[in-house]
Parts: sequence; structure tokens; C-alpha cells
Amino acid sequence: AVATTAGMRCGAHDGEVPAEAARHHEHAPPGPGRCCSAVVQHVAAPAAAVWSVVRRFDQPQAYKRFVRSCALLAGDGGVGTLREVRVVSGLPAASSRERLEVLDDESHVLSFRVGGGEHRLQNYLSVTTVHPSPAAPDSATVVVESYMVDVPPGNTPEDTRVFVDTIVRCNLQSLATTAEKLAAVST
Ligand SMILES: C[C@H](/C=C/[C@]1(O)[C@@]2(C)CO[C@]1(C)CC(=O)C2)CC(=O)O
Repeated sequence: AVATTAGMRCGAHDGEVPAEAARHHEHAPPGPGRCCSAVVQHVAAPAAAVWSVVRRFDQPQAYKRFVRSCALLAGDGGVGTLREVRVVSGLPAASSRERLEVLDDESHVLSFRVGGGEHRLQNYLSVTTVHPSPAAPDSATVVVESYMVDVPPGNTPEDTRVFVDTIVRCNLQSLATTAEKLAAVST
């Protein structure tokens, strides 16, 4: 069964997502001074391969191309783990400290919150879910990533959404490539 992200209160995107995705991404309305959106990515690899990459909170650089390095400050990769991410130059950011809020290996749900660091995305919270594609559950996957974030002073919600959507879309496209290569070598 598929729903559309339009059903997600902050989903700014039309796109078909498995019905069970919606419930993980129906954030409360973001409230004043915040904005939110959702990005959908199709992957030509089994959900298990995609999830094995997404779930490594200690290694975001496995697929996030803006990440230069990642060090764990606390925890062992489970909920509560704190990481320090250093990012590539050219971004309006240098580093961020991020806490793992949800890691569900049954439902394939990961959520993390961005705290301090040298960046402009205050109170960033994202939820990523990984689903077998309704069209081809054994060989294809749908990834849904939604987020909420404060609108930085001097920016509009739309500017902020375009900026964050662009980064999230790059991350998910890279995730697709990474997982497809992984699935290809493990056949
Ligand atoms: C949007 C989010 C990440 C953002 C950043 O990691 C950062 C927290 C520091 O550098 C960035 C790459 C861009 C930025 O301005 C804020 C996507 C993700 O990693 O899941």
C-alpha cells in the first residue's frame, strides 16, 4: 500500500511512500520559526543492504559526501550515542555534534538530533525510514527522510527548506549508489 508524502503534515513533496512510512514522519506542525520537509529516494537494492548502511551512526561518511570525519564522543552506536561530525569546506558549517535518538532494527527507523557545533541548523531533527519497495519488495527499497529545523535568523523557511532538501537529497542519492554497489558485490 502506498500513501503520498502529501499526507505528512510537513511533507512538501509529492511522492509515493509505503503507507507505514507516513506514521514515522507525521511530525507535529513545526511551529513558528521552524520549517520541515521530507525527501523520498528509491534504491535498486534490498532494504537490508540499505539499512546496513543507514544504521551505522558512527560512520555517516560511508554515504554522506559532505562529511570529512566522524568521531564518537559517547556511546557505542546505540541510542544516546553522541558523534562529532566534521564537514568538508565550502559549506556554511564546519562541525556538528549529533545525538542518536532512535535506532530500530526491526522497523528500520533511525532518528538523530543536531546539537552544538559550528553550523546554522539549530535544533535539527531528522527521521529516516527504510522500506521494501511495494513494487519489488525483495530487490528495491524506498527511503524516506523527514526533518524539522529552526529557520536561521535572516533566512526564510523556503530558503532553509531548499538548502536542507538539497543536502538530504545528495545524501540519499549517495546512499542509493553505495547500497546498490554493496548489493551487487554481495550477490
Ligand atoms: C542537513 C543535514 C546535515 C547538515 C550538516 O551536517 C550540518 C549539521 C553541518 O554540515 C552540514 C553538512 C550542513 C550544515 O549546514 C549543517 C543532513 C544530514 O547530514 O543528515
